[in-house]
Amino acid sequence: MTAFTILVNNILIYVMIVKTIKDLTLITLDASRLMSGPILDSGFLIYGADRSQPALRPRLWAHCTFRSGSNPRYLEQGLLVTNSRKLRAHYFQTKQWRSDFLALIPTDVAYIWWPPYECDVKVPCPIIVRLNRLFKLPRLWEWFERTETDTNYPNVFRICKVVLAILVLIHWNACLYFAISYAIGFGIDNWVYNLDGPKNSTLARQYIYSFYWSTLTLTTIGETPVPENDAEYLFVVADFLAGVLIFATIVGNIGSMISNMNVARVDFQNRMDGVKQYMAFRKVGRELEARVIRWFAYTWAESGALDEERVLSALPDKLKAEIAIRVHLETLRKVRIFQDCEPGLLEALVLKLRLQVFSPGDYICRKGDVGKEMYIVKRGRLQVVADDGVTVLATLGAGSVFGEVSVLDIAGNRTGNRRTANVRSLGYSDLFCLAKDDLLVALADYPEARATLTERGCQLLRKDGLLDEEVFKKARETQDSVLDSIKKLENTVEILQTRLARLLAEFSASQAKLKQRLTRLELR
Ligand SMILES: Nc1ncnc2c1ncn2[C@@H]1O[C@@H]2COP(=O)(O)O[C@H]2[C@H]1O
Repeated sequence: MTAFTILVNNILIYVMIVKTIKDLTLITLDASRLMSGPILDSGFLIYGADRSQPALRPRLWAHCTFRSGSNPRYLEQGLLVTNSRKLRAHYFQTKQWRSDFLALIPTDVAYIWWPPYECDVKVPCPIIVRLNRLFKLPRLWEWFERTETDTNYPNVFRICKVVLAILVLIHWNACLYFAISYAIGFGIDNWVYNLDGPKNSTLARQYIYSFYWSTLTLTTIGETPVPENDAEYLFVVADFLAGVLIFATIVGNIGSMISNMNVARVDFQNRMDGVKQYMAFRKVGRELEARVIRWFAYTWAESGALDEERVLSALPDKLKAEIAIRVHLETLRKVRIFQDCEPGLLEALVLKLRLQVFSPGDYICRKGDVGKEMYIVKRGRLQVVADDGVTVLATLGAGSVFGEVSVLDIAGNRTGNRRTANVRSLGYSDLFCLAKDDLLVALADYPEARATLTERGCQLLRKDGLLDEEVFKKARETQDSVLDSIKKLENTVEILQTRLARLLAEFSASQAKLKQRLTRLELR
């Protein structure tokens, strides 16, 4: 019955090893720990399967504490509870404590009356008393689920889980093979395990051969000794069928996990292939094709995705803004107009920014085009060039802003809402694009930022003589006078409110007096 011992012991060892990956602490089996919420305590008694060992001399007596998370806790009305008393009360309200308790009953004590060495003379083997440890299995699944959610490498974890499952199945099957060999009789025929010979009788050889046999059978490689009696045939047929099913499932699972690992790359490649096919079909020319392919290569190398917005689309706006701020903050900090602005504006803007990549020589905007968006340079170098396409008016780098003049509706701008210059990308450049409407909506609540941007636009227009100073002055005066009027009105409203409050107070006081006088008159 050595096989039974190995089987039961190893199921437990398996549970132990998997959980140990997360958190393993050797402790004594004390009741207080047992009650401490989601903490799991397990006592594992691993006895020597070797019959030469004294019966009750455990090779290892390990009490292991496993935690489902690094800290035992639960949520109460959305708040994390870490108080041990509350945790204990909560734990006893769940059903889990019963199975944990059953798993912890020290059934090993039964070995005092039913020693494990009787395994070779008794069926079932005494080791069966420790089967209650299997009540821990739901906790193991729980741990798997939590780790899968928590880990940053879910696919690696899933693959490890599947590999572990394969190993355990092969191991159980090996134990069954050994047990069947025992039942039929070791060495009776060629199929069963043969204990004869000094090499075959060692525990290691028994296990390794059984594991080898089980691997060959379950992977349907075969090449194991041919069965010789009905029971052996039936067992092997069942094994082959199970092997086919198990491996079909495993291959399917691993295949989908591996393809999931590369899902972003596959999506990118599919889209790139689509564009390539389209370009070839439409005969756009080799030079343009090469540029498009270089653009794809650059985009993949720099961001690892074509559409960052789609990746984050599942998140709520607030979280998206936080991620976007974390990712783009460095660039936004370099932008002078955003340096002193309120965090609210940054948040409002950062959500509206769309990243665009331009290739060397691309024109981002051309003079005379209608301005529909402004740009912030995240990375790369750009040139503001005159009409001739050669004269460089300015070179822009990371943190520069351009394209604001035509979108800000600056009064007195002689070009109206048209671009005042050409802007060209020198190499590859990553630009944040901000649509006119989004910018105006965001700036409506932040007049200071708007004033800074307008001032910058005015300076550029003045430099090129494109600002009608008279109109600008008038507009500003009108704006100032409107602002003044608003302020005056606000003051007047405030004064009126104070007077009204005072009048109301006086009115209620005189009313009270009147009531008192009336009461007095009535009493007379
Ligand atoms: N001389 C210059 N120096 C720096 N930037 C400029 C200059 N002229 C124009 N620009 C920028 O180029 C942009 C072209 O589009 P806009 O006119 O909307 O806004 C313009 C400015 O932001």
